[in-house]
Amino acid sequence: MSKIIAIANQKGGVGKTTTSVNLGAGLASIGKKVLLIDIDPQGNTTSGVGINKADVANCIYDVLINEVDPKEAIAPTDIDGLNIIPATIQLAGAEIELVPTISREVRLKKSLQQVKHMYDYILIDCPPSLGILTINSLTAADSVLIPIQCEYYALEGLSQLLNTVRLVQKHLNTSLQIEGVLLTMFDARTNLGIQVIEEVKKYFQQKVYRTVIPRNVRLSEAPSHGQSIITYDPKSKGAEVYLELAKEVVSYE
Ligand SMILES: Nc1ncnc2c1ncn2[C@@H]1O[C@H](COP(=O)(O)OP(=O)(O)OP(=O)(O)O)[C@@H](O)[C@H]1O
Repeated sequence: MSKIIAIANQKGGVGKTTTSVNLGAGLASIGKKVLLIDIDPQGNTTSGVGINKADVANCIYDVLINEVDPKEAIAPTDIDGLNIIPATIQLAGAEIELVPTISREVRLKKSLQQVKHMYDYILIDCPPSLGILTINSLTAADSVLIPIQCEYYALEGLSQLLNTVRLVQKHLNTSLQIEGVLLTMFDARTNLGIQVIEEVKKYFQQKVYRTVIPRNVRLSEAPSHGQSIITYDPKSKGAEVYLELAKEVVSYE
């Protein structure tokens, strides 16, 4: 079975990229074939798996705008079973370039249909917006994984995301599901984190993953070394929890 999961939350800095890279690496390390799609113009997932953006021949921009075969844009990473379609800053123009095109919301869906059979999981790292790139991702996906940072304004803006999910379900992709809600950057030293967890569980109930991602300095260091936490520091708490999350995601197959 093959599944496409969009990792989305229009709020910035909640752990979308950290989760894409490390859940991807975790799934690959338990034997799954994984393709990461970096559809965020910041390209942090791309550099986070050690790819130098200056060396990228074909990126997700070429797939979306120039109709390059997605197979021509797939690059390997240093983790067995983990590939990526990278993003470069070129993608920043795509929001505008896609507007006048026909079927602009289904570009990614059409491309991913050509490679879906090659992977167990395709994880799409969405940008922090609800623009056409996120709409393409939600339209292409079977489900959406929502990272929520354990902080004071955690639920702020989520109704906008859920409205967008409903609109996509109604007009573009009736089978889009909520895959799960992931609590990130939990800090056990304050009560706030626990309050946020209770609030998010009240709202999303059984959709909240048992695995909670704590704040872990090794997780924030790994991207500057172009590595996932699984390779950067396999003994760290960060590696342990992302592996646990990978197993939890697989358990819902
Ligand atoms: N569990 C964690 N512990 C410590 N630092 C973390 C953790 N998760 C993420 N970070 C750090 O927080 C910052 C934001 O994380 P990340 O880039 O994954 O968020 P994002 O939602 O993808 O951001 P954007 O909205 O800009 O795309 C990064 O510097 C990352 O290294």
